[in-house]
Amino acid sequence: MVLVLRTIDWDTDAVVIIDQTALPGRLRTLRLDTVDALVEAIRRLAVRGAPALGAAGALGVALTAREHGTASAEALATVRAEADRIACARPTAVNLRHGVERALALLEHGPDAVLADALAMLDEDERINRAASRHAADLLLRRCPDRPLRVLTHCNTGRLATVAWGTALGTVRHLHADGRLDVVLADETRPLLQGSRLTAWELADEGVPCRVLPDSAAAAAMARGMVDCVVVGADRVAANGDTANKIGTYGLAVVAAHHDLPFVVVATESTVDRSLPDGSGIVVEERGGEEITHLAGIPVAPEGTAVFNPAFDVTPVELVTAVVTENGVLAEGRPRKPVEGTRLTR
Ligand SMILES: CSC[C@H]1O[C@H](OP(=O)(O)O)[C@H](O)[C@@H]1O
Repeated sequence: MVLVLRTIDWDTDAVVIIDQTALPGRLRTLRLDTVDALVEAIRRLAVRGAPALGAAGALGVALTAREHGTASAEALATVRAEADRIACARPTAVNLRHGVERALALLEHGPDAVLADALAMLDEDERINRAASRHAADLLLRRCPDRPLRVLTHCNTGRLATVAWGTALGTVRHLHADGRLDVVLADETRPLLQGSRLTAWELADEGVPCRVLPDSAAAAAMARGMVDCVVVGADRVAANGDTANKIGTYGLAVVAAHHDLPFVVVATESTVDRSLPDGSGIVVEERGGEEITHLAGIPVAPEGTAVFNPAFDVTPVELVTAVVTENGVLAEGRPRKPVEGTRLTR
């Protein structure tokens, strides 16, 4: 049984994280007591996942506020500059900037107030995730009432992507506890393999049935009738429900629509960016080519190979059955197709 640690926490003037780059082989924590160390951990995905990044943003501001104080204009300017470095560490998950801005709003009340609110954010994250994933599980049980579900997932959306419990993978946890989960089909999720390294690790620890598949096999799995629904997370949801999520999500949505399978996005309200009317304004992070040309440090492409490595894509709401948050269904985009002639629909 794995010791259940929070993905991210606070301990005596340092942010403490599970180092997700070491999983599944080694469960180790990192103490991050400088903004430089926190920014570097965010950029190399030692800590990752939208809600976990929101917590990292808030705790990062607490860290710099305690280092520099908030009693002078000069100190406040330094804290705000350090906070902006944290907010800019990764551009797509809106939670990171939301967490930073929530903490900055409390600077006038002093460093202790900033930290107290960040710690409260940690506590409320699990409640929010459990609520959002419960709504999603109930929606799926209404859509697929007749048997335990075979759920296809993408990337990692469990407790490692949040402070605890998870969003899309939290939905799987609810279904499993309800006795309504058959198996999780977890996309390995290249290039950083969050599915095979992290999702499979989380599920193995809890005895949840899981099969890992290449991302390129997901369409065939749906075509072969191996999948009842697709459940994914989100990094930024526009006001109309368009959703930015791990690269490959858009393709899953297209294939799920083709096979008339429920495609559900599970997010938190802190992931919704209502300043964006639709997904066209979402900035998609482009990452380094070495993630494509190397695997565990071993070249898998000729030296100097050009690459295209967007970390996310944007799924239009028209392809989404429902975007679900802790408040319920935020947006619905794809009604169930009627039975057409001899074509079976689920
Ligand atoms: C519950 S948010 C998880 C979300 O974040 C992941 O991206 P990354 O691993 O790059 O932080 C992925 O898009 C997941 O769906």
